[in-house]
Amino acid sequence: MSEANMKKSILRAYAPASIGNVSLGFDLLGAALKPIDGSLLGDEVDIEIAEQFSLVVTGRFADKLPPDPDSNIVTRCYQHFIAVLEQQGHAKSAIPLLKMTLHKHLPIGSGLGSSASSIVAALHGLNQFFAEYFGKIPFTENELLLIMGELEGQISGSVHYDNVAPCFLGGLTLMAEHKEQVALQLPMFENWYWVSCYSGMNVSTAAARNILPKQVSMSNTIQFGRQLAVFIDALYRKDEKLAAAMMLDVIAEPYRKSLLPRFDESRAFAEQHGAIAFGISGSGPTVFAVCDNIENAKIINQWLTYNYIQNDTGFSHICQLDTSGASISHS
Ligand SMILES: Nc1ncnc2c1ncn2[C@@H]1O[C@H](COP(=O)(O)OP(=O)(O)OP(=O)(O)O)[C@@H](O)[C@H]1O
Ligand SMILES: N[C@@H](CCO)C(=O)O
Repeated sequence: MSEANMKKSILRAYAPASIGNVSLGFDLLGAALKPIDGSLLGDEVDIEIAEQFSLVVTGRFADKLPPDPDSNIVTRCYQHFIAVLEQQGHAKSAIPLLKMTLHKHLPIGSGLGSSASSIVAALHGLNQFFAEYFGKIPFTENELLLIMGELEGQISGSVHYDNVAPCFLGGLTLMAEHKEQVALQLPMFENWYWVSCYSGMNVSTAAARNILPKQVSMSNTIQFGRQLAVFIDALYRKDEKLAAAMMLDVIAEPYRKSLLPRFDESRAFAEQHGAIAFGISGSGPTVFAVCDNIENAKIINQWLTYNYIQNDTGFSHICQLDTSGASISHS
């Protein structure tokens, strides 16, 4: 696109909410979400050329973020991205200044990968913007994922890719954490519905990591390894029953559920009403129930809406996996 045309247009990047861990894969599995009613469940970042850098934050959860733009992870994404462009040999004077607008749709500390959604929308948007501006994509998908993990690490206190990878790539992802292949996309059952309910409370990821023991017992280590291996095999063999039976969390849920009022009751209701799996999304408080038919999903969604949500900011959606991941549009 010519510079004159770029000056007139706004690029928008969207990045969906995600479930980290997916119960059985602590820090290693993640899934991107898309509500089946078409509602938006993810952050958006707009990028346009400007006289100077600025970040504007709007949207339902904008006022829950620090007011200082420099504390916003989107500003840090911009600064990091520009620094790497300069290291790659782009002259500072040849890099245009940008106005970025974050539409903060995801609640903070929700377990829906809120910071990951902002990071992915910002970095995917910047990569696409500069690809159009320079006529060459600055970073490959894998290089960009490495940067996303680094930025997520700055926020949560440890580098884990189980939100940024599904959010960026879409679908269900397994972390390989190899420098040339950070994440792998896995097959998924198209008939699975993921009822995802946010209670409205805030759970800090760093705090929810700190309550976990630093050592895991031998029996839990063996169960963790067995479940993950059998689950992946069952996905490839399309064995829904065995895959669902492996979706148990022996690492985090036993400790974290004490932070989540009505967790055991919610799991019991979901299991009695046909859920084939139930767990904490990321570090909570969002919980998810997997159903293999829409009728059960509707019953569980309604119960969670009335019983798990604790205040006006909570919500519940029947989702399927967002197989597209982050996306770009222009206006
Ligand atoms: N754009 C942003 N989106 C979300 N959090 C941000 C953003 N910019 C800065 N932050 C700060 O980062 C921290 C995010 O904390 P935390 O990792 O617990 O939340 P989260 O990413 O929303 O969690 P979750 O993955 O459970 O949704 C908060 O202190 C928040 O103020
Ligand atoms: N795997 C991370 C995800 C945080 O959303 C955790 O459970 O701490």
